[in-house]
Amino acid sequence: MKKPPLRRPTSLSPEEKQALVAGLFAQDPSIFTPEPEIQARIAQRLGWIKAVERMEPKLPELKAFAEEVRGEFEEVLWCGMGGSSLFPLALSLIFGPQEGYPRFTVLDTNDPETIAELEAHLPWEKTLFVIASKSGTTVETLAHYRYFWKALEDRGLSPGPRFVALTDPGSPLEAEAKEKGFRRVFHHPQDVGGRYAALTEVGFLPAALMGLDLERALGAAREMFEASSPELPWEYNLSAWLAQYMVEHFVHGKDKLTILTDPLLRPFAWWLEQLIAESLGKNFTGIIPIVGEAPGSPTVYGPDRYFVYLGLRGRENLYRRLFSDLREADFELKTYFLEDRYEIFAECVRWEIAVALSGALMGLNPFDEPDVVRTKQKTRELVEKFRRTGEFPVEFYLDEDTGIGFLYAETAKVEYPRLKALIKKFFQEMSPWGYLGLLAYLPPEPEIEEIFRDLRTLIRGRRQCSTVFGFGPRYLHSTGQLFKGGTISGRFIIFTRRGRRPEQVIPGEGITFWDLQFAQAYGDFRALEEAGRPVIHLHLTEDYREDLRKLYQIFEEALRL
Ligand SMILES: O=P(O)(O)OC[C@H]1O[C@](O)(CO)[C@@H](O)[C@@H]1O
Repeated sequence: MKKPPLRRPTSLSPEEKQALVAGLFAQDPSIFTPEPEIQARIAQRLGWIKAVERMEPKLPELKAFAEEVRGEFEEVLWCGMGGSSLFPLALSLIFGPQEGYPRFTVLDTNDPETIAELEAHLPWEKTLFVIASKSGTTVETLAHYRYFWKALEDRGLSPGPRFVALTDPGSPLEAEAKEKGFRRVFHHPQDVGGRYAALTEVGFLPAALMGLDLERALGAAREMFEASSPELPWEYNLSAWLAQYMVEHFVHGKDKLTILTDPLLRPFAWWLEQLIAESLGKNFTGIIPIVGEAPGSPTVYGPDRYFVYLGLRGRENLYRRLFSDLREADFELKTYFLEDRYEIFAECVRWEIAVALSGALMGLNPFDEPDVVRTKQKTRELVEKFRRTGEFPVEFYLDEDTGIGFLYAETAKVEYPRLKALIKKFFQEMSPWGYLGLLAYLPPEPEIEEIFRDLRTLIRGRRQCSTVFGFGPRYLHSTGQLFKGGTISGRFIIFTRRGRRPEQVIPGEGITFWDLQFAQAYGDFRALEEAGRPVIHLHLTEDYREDLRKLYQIFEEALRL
């Protein structure tokens, strides 16, 4: 198989650079690979480049639907994973509730506590459930659909008029939605992959339901397409210029693209993280997006870092001091100031084009996610075993001081299984150019994220390494590809906790949400191990918040020299 070479933008002629952008806009897959088979697959993934032209005529229909349901419902519960949820989540958190429109909540977890809280607070009669899955086969999303469908039936309410699907034409979900009488089925464009779908129905249906100004959003996207057009010289092309920034640093061994944001824009970076990690983290190489770390002084950053800041006009002073310190310490930093929040629609365009061009330059296919399947396979096997035997084939060592269970892979071996010794050794072997991933199968709440942010700051400060964080199973549909398929410099700690809720049975599956969550966590542990990544699994008690505080102390001690 012919592997496309890595090309430096600065070594390409102006004509070659123009041809690259023109090829992308003409949906020509040969800019990515000489292999006809891969070209054929990529040709099915380039529809997003026409997003604005395609979306424009559809806006009236989306608005009419939003008008139809807004009086009837108080809440929209959007169920989806990865590309089917991260942009809706960013929109809902960045714009917040709009007067006269239903509350908008995104569910992209199978965490038992989160599900129980939702159940306790949902206005059942007045909730519209949107089941969003391009493939129509994603296990968490189907579990949500089946669970809430039954929950409505149990309450004597008719589910059909309260359910909407967003899925590829002809998907298994579409067939079921039609058979069961969903209120409506919206189509995901077949030739657009999930992480490039922000400017399709995946972004505009939630925007309509939230009551956002769709023309303004589309207008912002249109302007960025124009500012990225093949007619412009490469140097003045806003998206190509970003691709050059990413690829040139990568060539120089700087593979940690550190994304800092105004706190008001933070959720947008979660979408960006998936776009970069799933597109450019494969074939044992790639660009590693570092998202959600607390900004630090230049001394905590290694030479493998470079930076992008996404800010808002009018708030330029927020990190001004930090920026001048970083630049003085010779770190590269690009700042983008959005005129207003609607410009995140423009940023989607800039980054989608920049990432696609980066893939073409780096000789990677930015539209597949070949390593995601590893965990899915292992999860399936574990669930099947659990169904047969009623238990998971795993035994944790117990740390008697804390009650925390722990496991380590062959790739992170210690001689004596003691928690403190394990953590110490794990950190000792951490190189400054590597990165540490903390992967938490816990409720995706800001407070928990904050606890992990403190842990990241501690580890980064002591080891000068980069840190990433992800809530499970969200990260499996985002950065999970990079962790298993990208550079081998990552080390990982997976966190689960006791707390099975026997009443939360997923209809037709014979397992609870906790079982599914645990199978995914342990499945990923095995998949990371198989991919040769050092990984530890910590199984916390039900009082996991307290355990995390104890772990801070243990980490702190382990990190002392
Ligand atoms: O929209 P779907 O088909 O449910 O997929 C959700 C997500 O799962 C992934 O395929 C990874 O498992 C992502 O690439 C995708 O965005």
